[in-house]
Amino acid sequence: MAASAAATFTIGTAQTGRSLPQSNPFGLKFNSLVNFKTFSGLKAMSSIRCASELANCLKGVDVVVIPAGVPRKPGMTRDDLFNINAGIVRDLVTAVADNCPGAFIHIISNPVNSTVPIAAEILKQKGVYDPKKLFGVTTLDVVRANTFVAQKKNLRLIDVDVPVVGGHAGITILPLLSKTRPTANFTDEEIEALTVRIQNAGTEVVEAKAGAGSATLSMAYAAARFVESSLRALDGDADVYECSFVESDLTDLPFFASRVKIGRKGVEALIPTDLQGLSEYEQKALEALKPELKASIEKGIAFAQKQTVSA
Ligand SMILES: NC(=O)C1=CN([C@@H]2O[C@H](COP(=O)(O)OP(=O)(O)OC[C@H]3O[C@@H](n4cnc5c(N)ncnc54)[C@H](O)[C@@H]3O)[C@@H](O)[C@H]2O)C=CC1
Ligand SMILES: O=C([O-])CC(=O)C(=O)O
Repeated sequence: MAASAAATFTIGTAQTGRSLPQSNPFGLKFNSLVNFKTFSGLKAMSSIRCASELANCLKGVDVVVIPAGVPRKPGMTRDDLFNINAGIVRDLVTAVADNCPGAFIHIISNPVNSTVPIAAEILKQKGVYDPKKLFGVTTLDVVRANTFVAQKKNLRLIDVDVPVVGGHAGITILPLLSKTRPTANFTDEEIEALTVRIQNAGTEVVEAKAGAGSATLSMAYAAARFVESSLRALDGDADVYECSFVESDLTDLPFFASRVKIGRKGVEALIPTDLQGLSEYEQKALEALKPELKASIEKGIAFAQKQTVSA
């Protein structure tokens, strides 16, 4: 890594309050003093039980990943997690604002469509909001889209790239199959079936696990990919592109998932070209997702604006 930046990041789950139900909390801390490819240290923390431990864990961190919270059970929507996870994200982001305000923040906890706006509002209240450094992790949607398309079209998975835009719940997840690389032709039936499967893949896993949680392991893979991309960007790699749910002006919504270029300072550019020349199917789906995504964003903002956060 360039001399200017020591890459330190935490990944895992932070327990922020004594009254919380404790279920196997863990955290990892990596320190790379020179180059993230050669970590100089790895520290595992068995649990973080109080604010001072959380503060110590976050000091000097460049990338914070927040996967904390409850997962869905069959029959639930991601929005059904709002009441519990909104407060968890609020508290963790408050700690990030206090201890490592310049860090990239990766939000995994659902509902991402609301938890990212919550994080933004908390950071604003703390006076440290940098929209370029707040990311909703939607990488798993891309991983799924790539996988299902590769299977369908007998392509090598490593070659396939399908941008997924919008948000991270149901119809707000919009795979842009017309933008698949390498170019692939789909029938109308294939487009419908693939789109619905990608949108419902999280629910598919929740139902298969029958109450034992959601897509924990594939999410870990997706999170690792997004962290690695962030570290490459922090390391000065000028060719880092990922889809992510970020503050955006690509549509009339304040947050929107799209492909973004990530650099040392966070989002360097939103990539508008994926949204140009959409198929009729995609254009309709884009318009259809906007009311739901808007409501989820507004719900998150309203929640955060009701909180009193000490400056
Ligand atoms: N963005 C995405 O693509 C995905 C998001 N998720 C979301 O990630 C979250 C976690 O899912 P899983 O890892 O499958 O669940 P899990 O139950 O395996 O892990 C959740 C962790 O959060 C911790 N936790 C619970 N309450 C906490 C609190 N108050 N403060 C701090 N930590 C707390 C638990 O101790 C546990 O270690 C869920 O909200 C889930 O919906 C899951 C998969 C994909
Ligand atoms: O579906 C869920 O609850 C977890 C999630 O976000 C996903 O797997 O995409």
